[in-house]
Amino acid sequence: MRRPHFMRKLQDEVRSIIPRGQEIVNEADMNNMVYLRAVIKESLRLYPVAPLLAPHLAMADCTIHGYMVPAGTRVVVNAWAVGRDSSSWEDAEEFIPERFTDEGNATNVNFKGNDFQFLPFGAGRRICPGINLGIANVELMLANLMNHFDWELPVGVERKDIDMTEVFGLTVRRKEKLLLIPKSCM
Ligand code: HEM
Repeated sequence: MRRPHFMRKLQDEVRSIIPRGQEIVNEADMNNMVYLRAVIKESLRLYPVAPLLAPHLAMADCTIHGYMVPAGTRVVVNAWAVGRDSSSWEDAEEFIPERFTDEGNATNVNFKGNDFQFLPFGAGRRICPGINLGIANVELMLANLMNHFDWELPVGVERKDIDMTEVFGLTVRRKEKLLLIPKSCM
């Protein structure tokens, strides 16, 4: 809602793939939704659901970038900060889904745990086992919302008024609920 051109681009993609009149977007329709995937990745980069992942425990002594981590140390990984690190991400604080498409320089960066600059599901043996289920649900939900509706702000609310403040905890959530008006376009 703060960047309508991204939403328009996303809606154009979804609506170009889904035949007019098809009520529900389903999994088989998702294959070519390249931009939708990029939007979800960019959202998870800036707003990872579990900003500090889950606490881990070092099982053996190890040295990371010159820092000695003794066995038994509780390790907390700040995935939120990792996703906003300007040494890994150009214009790190900006929402730019194109960075994950062919146009961008993070085209091949994925959340499967091999790209340590992007860890919304963690990495290693404790990586989230629900990645595929979680992503499939987000993709389907977003694709359906984009296909069925045009979205507007309530009367009197402007784009600049949208409060993106987050409340941190085990999971992160919006401080203020996002209230939007759906206009059916089916
Ligand atoms: C978009 C949706 C989801 C996100 C962003 C997410 C994120 C995460 C993260 C960050 C972790 C911690 C990984 C680590 O510490 O390295 C985790 C762990 C876990 N997730 Fe998810 N998750 C999602 C969906 C799901 C779903 C759908 C399930 C189950 C059906 C699930 C089950 C689990 C379990 C069991 C763990 C603990 C794994 C372990 O400690 O060995 N997650 N998830």
